[in-house]
Amino acid sequence: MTDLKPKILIVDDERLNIRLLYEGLKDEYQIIVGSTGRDAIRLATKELPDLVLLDIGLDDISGHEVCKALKANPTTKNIPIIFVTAQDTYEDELKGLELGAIDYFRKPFSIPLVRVRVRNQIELKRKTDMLQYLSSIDGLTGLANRRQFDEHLSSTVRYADRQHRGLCLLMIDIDRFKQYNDLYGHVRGDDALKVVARVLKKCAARPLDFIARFGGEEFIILLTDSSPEEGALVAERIREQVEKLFIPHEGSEYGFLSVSVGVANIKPDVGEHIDERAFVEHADTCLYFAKESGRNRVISEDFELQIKPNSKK
Ligand SMILES: Nc1nc2c(ncn2[C@@H]2O[C@H](COP(=O)(O)OP(=O)(O)OP(=O)(O)O)[C@@H](O)[C@H]2O)c(=O)[nH]1
Repeated sequence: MTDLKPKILIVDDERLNIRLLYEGLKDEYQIIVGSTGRDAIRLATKELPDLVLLDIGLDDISGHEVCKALKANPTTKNIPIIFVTAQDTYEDELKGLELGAIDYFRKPFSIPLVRVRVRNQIELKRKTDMLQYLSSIDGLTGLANRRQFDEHLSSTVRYADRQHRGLCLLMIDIDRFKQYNDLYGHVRGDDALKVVARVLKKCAARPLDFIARFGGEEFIILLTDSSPEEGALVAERIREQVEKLFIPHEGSEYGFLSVSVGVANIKPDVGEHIDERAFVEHADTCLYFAKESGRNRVISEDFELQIKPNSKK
């Protein structure tokens, strides 16, 4: 069974200190312990604790250096760090706080005080995590929002650039959605957006597939390590699955709800620098051509797909 208690990493080179903190906190938290600076960096990166209690005077790498390393790493930079130290000069405390630590415990510490301050920091972390989550999610569909997508695109493009990997970008837009809202109302319109989001999740379900609501009735999918053929196939599967829902749409030339999809590709081993804005623009241009050439179809920038929608009125 998974332990849902918040996780605290305690790093100290004195066993007695670890023991005192462990005994004082073990009832409310999962505790992981380490005794060196290397342990601190390794365990923080692997376990992603909710809080680190970090001794400053470690033998191999000082607590200050560990703090710097954790704050410089995007994966660990938001983990709160509290310094635990016998050093009690004003300069030490200032240095620790300037490096990004959130609090400072002096040895010998009072366990009741440690408990209260740890609880406060954990509570703050929970709220910050929740805010971060809410600011990255589209409330209607539960998909990533545009903001999260932009961040993901940036890091994925950098990865693909370094590793010469293929990427496909699918831009998906519901056809005649204004008319759909006008005919059936906004609540049904919202339902349609949720249904399309479910189709996208079903059709792009590999661990590295990233789906987001790009805005309004537009969605975007980034497929990592994928060829143009794979991108076009996923796009066509999406188009077909939405069509097969047979959701009535009297304002559409097909009689049912449909989507158009534009697909842009970055091919591996091309050796050119990838421009992420141009990548999105290419997908958007293909989507535009899909709309212009009749909707309910896929246009890929790399090859023509002969898709004949079969539900014409
Ligand atoms: N119900 C609902 N409608 C939305 C939402 N976001 C955007 N829309 C509507 O989506 C419609 C998009 O319309 P247009 O951009 O004109 O495009 P379209 O009618 O789909 O036409 P084509 O894209 O050319 O097929 C607008 O009427 C928006 O109000 C939403 O969250 N819920």
